[in-house]
Amino acid sequence: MLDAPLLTADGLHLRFGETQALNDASLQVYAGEVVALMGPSGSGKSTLLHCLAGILTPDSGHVTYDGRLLSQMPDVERSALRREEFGFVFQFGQLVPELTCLENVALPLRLAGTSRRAAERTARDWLQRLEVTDVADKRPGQASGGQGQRVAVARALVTSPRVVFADEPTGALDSLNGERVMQLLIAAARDTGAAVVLVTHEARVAAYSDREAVVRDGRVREQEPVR
Ligand SMILES: Nc1ncnc2c1ncn2[C@@H]1O[C@H](COP(=O)(O)OP(=O)(O)OP(=O)(O)O)[C@@H](O)[C@H]1O
Repeated sequence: MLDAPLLTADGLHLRFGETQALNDASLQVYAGEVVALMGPSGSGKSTLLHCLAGILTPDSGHVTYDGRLLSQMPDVERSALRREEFGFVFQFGQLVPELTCLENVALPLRLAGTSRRAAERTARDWLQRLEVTDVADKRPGQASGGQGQRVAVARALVTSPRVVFADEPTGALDSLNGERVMQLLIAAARDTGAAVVLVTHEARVAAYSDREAVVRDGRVREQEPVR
């Protein structure tokens, strides 16, 4: 029998003004699995991802992480959870432009209280793993799009999170760079045992997942069975 899911969305509703972005959306994510959220533009994929990550709070319904209700957690606790147990990769890297790539990757560890020296050592290992040590001392603006996304993947995984949320992580890359970023992201997640919630339009990117869930009109309409 399967263990309980690590992360669950249960009957989420969320409205932005007149737009019903989520309309009874439910999803289960199991430890270590890669789930791709597919579906048309505007169907609610990113909104669902943001609710699962505790960035947005649904109007109704529940998100449960490791047996705890996200909506009932005090803000401080939810922020700590995001920092310590979740990693994020967005479409446009969202690295801190004033810091070097190495400092960007070290930042989550520094925020968790790791010394600068230890954090930068671990960050360098991650840059090596993502094959971007050559940009370690450059600022993100001096790196290519593909290099920047690899740095963003390193930053997302440096704290060994249990869940990585990736919203169109290859959306701004050409197909060759996109493939490589996906291979490296998935390999790193497999190695560390992180689950991945991946939003993508591209079947080629979704093919890296264990399971696809299709979001339409704010609801998860089809969900492949857990393997
Ligand atoms: N902050 C916001 N304010 C107002 N409306 C929003 C906001 N965020 C999302 N929406 C609306 O909610 C709906 C769902 O948006 P969402 O970004 O979740 O869709 P999506 O499936 O991720 O789309 P895409 O594939 O184009 O990124 C859309 O109609 C969108 O315009």
